[in-house]
Amino acid sequence: MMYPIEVKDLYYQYAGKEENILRGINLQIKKGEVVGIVGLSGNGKSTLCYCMCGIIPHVFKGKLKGEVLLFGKPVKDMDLASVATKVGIVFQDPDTQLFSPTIEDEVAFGPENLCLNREEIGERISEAIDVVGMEKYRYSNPHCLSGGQKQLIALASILSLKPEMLIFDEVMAQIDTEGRKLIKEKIVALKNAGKTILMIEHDFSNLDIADRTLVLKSGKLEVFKGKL
Ligand SMILES: Nc1ncnc2c1ncn2[C@@H]1O[C@H](COP(=O)(O)OP(=O)(O)OP(=O)(O)O)[C@@H](O)[C@H]1O
Repeated sequence: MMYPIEVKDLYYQYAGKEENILRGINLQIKKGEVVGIVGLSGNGKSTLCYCMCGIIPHVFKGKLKGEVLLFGKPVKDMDLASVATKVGIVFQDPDTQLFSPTIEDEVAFGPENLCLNREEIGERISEAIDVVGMEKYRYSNPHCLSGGQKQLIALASILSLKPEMLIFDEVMAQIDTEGRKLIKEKIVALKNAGKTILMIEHDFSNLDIADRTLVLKSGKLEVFKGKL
């Protein structure tokens, strides 16, 4: 079976560090599945995300063993631009992801870099803004929005690349209850639209929408039994 994402016996050690942060990670996520990963701070959750979206090994040059496959293809053999069309990642702090003067420009950035034609870019912008329910703000400055709304725009800017798989790396950490509710609704809608989703969370109460939850502990993944 070809998985959207498959991690095989993955080890990673940052350059200049003594220890492996990841120590034999194995994971297979099926199409349309929502998988949650919890773990205490510093346990390597973000490091695992970096391996899945190619930042490791393409940007961080530590010691990597094992592999991550996206639809059967090793991430290490793909360039970052093609990884980005397969897996999109939304990070914890929306302020580090938003840099354009309007929401429309923000969402256009990805497809413009793919050198798509104007018509296709226009369609992708409208669709992505529509999916996150932010049409009203299309011409607004992202920095005028609430934390939850900023995360929705960060999500729209990823959706416009049309990735089949989405990773949310602690996206609820800096937003209020109302914002979390909104983001969760959008994640469920994306699942129902057939997307494969990985949610990394500090706080497992945010993972009530996951089909299954794993815990990252001492560099390995285990089934989560309700306690960290
Ligand atoms: N670029 C880097 N270079 C060296 N060490 C790093 C780097 N990034 C992270 N680390 C180290 O790797 C370990 C795991 O960090 P990581 O950010 O993956 O954990 P995390 O579980 O995502 O934590 P948090 O919940 O706080 O985000 C930490 O000890 C951290 O200091």
